[in-house]
Amino acid sequence: MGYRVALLGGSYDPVHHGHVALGAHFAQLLQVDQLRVIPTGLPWQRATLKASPQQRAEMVALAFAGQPFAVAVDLQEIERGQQGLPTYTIDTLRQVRAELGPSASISFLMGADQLQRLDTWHEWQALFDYAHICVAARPGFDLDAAGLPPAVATAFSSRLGTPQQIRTTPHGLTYLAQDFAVDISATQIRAALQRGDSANSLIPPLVLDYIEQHNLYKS
Ligand SMILES: Nc1ncnc2c1ncn2[C@@H]1O[C@H](COP(=O)(O)OP(=O)(O)OP(=O)(O)O)[C@@H](O)[C@H]1O
Ligand SMILES: O=C(O)c1ccc[n+]([C@@H]2O[C@H](COP(=O)([O-])O)[C@@H](O)[C@H]2O)c1
Repeated sequence: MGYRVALLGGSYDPVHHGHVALGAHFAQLLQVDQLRVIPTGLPWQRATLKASPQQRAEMVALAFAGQPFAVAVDLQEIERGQQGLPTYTIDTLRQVRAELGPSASISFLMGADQLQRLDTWHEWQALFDYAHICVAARPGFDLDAAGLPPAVATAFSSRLGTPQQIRTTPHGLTYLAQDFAVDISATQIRAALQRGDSANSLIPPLVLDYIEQHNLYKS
């Protein structure tokens, strides 16, 4: 059996229970050898982030510590950002594919909000040449025919695979975890912390400590 990796890219401003649940869900479903969490460097579709790249990477490491599967924090997008290069997932997939070789099973994970916008991603149709795309449902983001751009709906539905097929092939399939329902967002957490409200139930305790120690998200 070849090497299996799941990639979980995100801005993580800050990382929260939804991210950990998403990574854990697919790590278990796909029985991965490694979950690789990849904080964005210069996410070109977003306004400025509040925490620095280093802080976001440190929070991610704290959030995923102690999971019952192997986790690595991959800094390649932050490093490209330091060279002024925007964060394109296709670049990341090309780099991971070059590293792991043609037979590794590589799955890129995302929530339903990003699937709805997949056709805006840089070279989005080429993503399937390097990875499987595994999506988790998310409250508030409908994935029925009306919720997806037609080109994304076609690409996604024509490639549907089973977890077993995804585990044993290198790339090109899709999967939807329909039963996933975690109603947490980083936007909601930033707003709560700015108001001075508690975000205790939304963030891993070590991340909450980090946010307090570094005085983040107060303004
Ligand atoms: N509650 C959730 N359920 C499913 N997927 C999620 C959830 N939260 C985040 N994700 C997914 O995790 C990845 C990284 O998300 P990101 O860091 O942007 O968090 P976010 O909560 O969406 O942030 P923001 O509110 O700032 O947009 C994305 O693919 C996103 O769809
Ligand atoms: O490649 C792109 O053009 C692209 C456009 C938007 C988002 N992404 C990736 O999608 C992941 C989630 O992004 P976000 O903004 O929800 O944190 C993260 O890894 C981003 O780099 C990628």
